Amino acid sequence: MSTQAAAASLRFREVPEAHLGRALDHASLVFHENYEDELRERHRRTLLRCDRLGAYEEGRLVGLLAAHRLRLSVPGGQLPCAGLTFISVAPTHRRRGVLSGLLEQLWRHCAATGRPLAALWASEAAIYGRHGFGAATALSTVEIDSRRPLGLRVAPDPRPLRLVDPASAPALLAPLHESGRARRAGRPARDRRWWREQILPEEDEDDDELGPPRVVVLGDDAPAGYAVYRTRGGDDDGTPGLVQVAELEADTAPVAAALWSYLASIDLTGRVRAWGRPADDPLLLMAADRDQVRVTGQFPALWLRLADVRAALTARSWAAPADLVLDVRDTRIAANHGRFRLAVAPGHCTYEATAGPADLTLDVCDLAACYLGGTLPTDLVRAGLAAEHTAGAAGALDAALRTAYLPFTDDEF
Ligand SMILES: CC(=O)SCCNC(=O)CCNC(=O)[C@H](O)C(C)(C)COP(=O)(O)OP(=O)(O)OC[C@H]1O[C@@H](n2cnc3c(N)ncnc32)[C@H](O)[C@@H]1OP(=O)(O)O
Repeated sequence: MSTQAAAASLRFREVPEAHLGRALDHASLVFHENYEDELRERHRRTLLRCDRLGAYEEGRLVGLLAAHRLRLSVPGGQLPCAGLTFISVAPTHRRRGVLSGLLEQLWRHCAATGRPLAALWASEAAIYGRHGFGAATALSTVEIDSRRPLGLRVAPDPRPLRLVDPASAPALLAPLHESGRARRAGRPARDRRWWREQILPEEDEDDDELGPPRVVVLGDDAPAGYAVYRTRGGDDDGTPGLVQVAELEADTAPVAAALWSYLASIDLTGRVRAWGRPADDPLLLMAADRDQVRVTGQFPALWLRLADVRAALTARSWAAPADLVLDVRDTRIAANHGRFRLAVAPGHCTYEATAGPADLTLDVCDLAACYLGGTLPTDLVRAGLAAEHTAGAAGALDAALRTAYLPFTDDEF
């Protein structure tokens, strides 16, 4: 069947609550997973809370896309963001434009509901660039060899640490998490349900050998830092036990030093593994021995789409003034495509269509990669991905976009 014929037989519309069972059967087929009992119920609740778009052929669901209603931290604030998940096309209907059709609907939905951003975690990095998504945050996996005491160049905060009941963690940790969101762009706001289901579920979704979530805090009613982690005992063959860190937030370097020292000193374990840390995690600088604290992996985390470039750019804060004409290429959302004058002055930003000559040409996916401060336009020029028509234009945009901390996302959805 030709793409056109396939597209003509498809209907894109909201997936009603009555079709949630079908949606789960469909997703379980596409993701090769057996959704049973508790997991099925958890996914059902997730889908229920999301906006849902379906592709139907003769009444049968052949494509699905769900969107959490997120508030994503951006430099200087936060913006409504469609947090995409459950993107899935039936194996009988792949490569016929189903995903493209779903995303076309989504862009209309974002415009109608005032969501200038969409974001996702990609199953495969090759899928989303053509749809205007850019890798906007990157994570480093950090491992500590904890068979010997952790050597740090910073004295740990001496205040006592305590383990708290994960049920009390959302209320206790929320203020610290919020200040972390304000510091680093790319982080969704959490409500108590998100803490419970996404951050602190009883079982780890990827590794059933890991124990339940543990929460350690430093400080009393208003903690200065916390870590969420799970452990696994060692094997008979001598493989040491593991401390798997899900999240660590600290107000100061000594507080971070105290938390890392604690995690590295838990008896019957010999390795600490933090799967997703910011690329500029201060731990890497404070380690006395970089053979003991190693970056073992780096990967893109959040893929971001500027569904409404103007709304996104004018809502963020800027680090330096700029006056540039950007020639933005967007083959999917016509309103974003063309030449626009970006004028940034202290406390004020405008972005308006212009007929004037462009200073810089770039694709909307690369603008998205730069938006949170994680990629520099000069690096795009060096990579041959952006064209600088006026000398210094990319550098001026670098300076304006720059953020004090690199963006970061550790909420997987
Ligand atoms: C946020 C998340 O949920 S991530 C999870 C994504 N889902 C999965 O990985 C589940 C398994 N895969 C699928 O369900 C489907 O193959 C999808 C959703 C990845 C793609 O859906 P399709 O309907 O086949 O995509 P569609 O036909 O619209 O293709 C659009 C374009 O993307 C390309 N494309 C699609 N999938 C891939 C891929 N895996 N790798 C590279 N390119 C891809 C197509 O070739 C096409 O390119 P073109 O516009 O130049 O012709």
